[in-house]
Amino acid sequence: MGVEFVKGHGTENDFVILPDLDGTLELTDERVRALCDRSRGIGADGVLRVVPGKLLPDLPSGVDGDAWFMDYRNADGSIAEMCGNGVRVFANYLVFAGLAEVGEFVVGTRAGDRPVVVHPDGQVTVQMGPARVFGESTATLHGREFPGVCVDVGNPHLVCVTEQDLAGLDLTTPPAYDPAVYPNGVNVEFVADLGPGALRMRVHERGVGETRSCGTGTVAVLAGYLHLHGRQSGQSTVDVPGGRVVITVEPGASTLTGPAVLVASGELSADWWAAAAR
Ligand SMILES: N[C@@H](CCC[C@H](N)C(=O)O)C(=O)O
Repeated sequence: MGVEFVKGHGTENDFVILPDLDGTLELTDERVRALCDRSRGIGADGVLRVVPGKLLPDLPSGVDGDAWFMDYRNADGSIAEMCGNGVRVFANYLVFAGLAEVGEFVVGTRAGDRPVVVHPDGQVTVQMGPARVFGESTATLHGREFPGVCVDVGNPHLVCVTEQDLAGLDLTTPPAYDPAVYPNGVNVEFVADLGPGALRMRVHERGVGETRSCGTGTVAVLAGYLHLHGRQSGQSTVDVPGGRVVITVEPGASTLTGPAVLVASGELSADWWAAAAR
């Protein structure tokens, strides 16, 4: 018997979704790396395992055990606390699979419960929780320093607003950062101000590399941008290489609205799955 999968993306940040309704799937780091490999696997920026919260041995405290839990992994096999594009795709999958209905429900994540609304047109709004600014730091890219704002959206971000043409940045190598500020690594966003209520970003993601979008990153970007302007609340579109999302930030809360697309479904061969464990 093979292993069922669905492939999806949110503004072209792409994921392999693995339904694990009885919590028995052995999702090793090696299998995550093989699945995400664009030559020998399906190809993706990350994996979303769909598991009932109550079946997770290490369910974070305060997370609803009766909700579906998004067990998110980066393409390199590492675990991250949260994935904003992933939650939208996960929510759409739950509706597609008949595990939830269009409208409002909760998704469990390592960063806490995330209420979502799946709209009839396939757009999804996620309550992303607080976007907490916790200081300022610097990213260094090919010898050039970019001052940035440190933002926690459940996972860590360094938001660098710059005058530099974003298209000219080479993000094939990871930006350097201060490990004393980010002992567990960081997602680094480079941001252009497009005028009132409009931002653009490119991102280098921890555990992945450059991706075409990062949902938590777009929330961090607006929180960091507002901080630099002495504000705590605002709304903005954020354009990413893979599309556009709409963000709101206020003290203690934020939302992310954007598309979520399911592309294909199928079955991994049992032989491939067995070999991928090694
Ligand atoms: N692409 C995601 C973020 C995924 C996790 C990130 N790479 C990390 O390690 O924190 C998003 O859409 O938020």
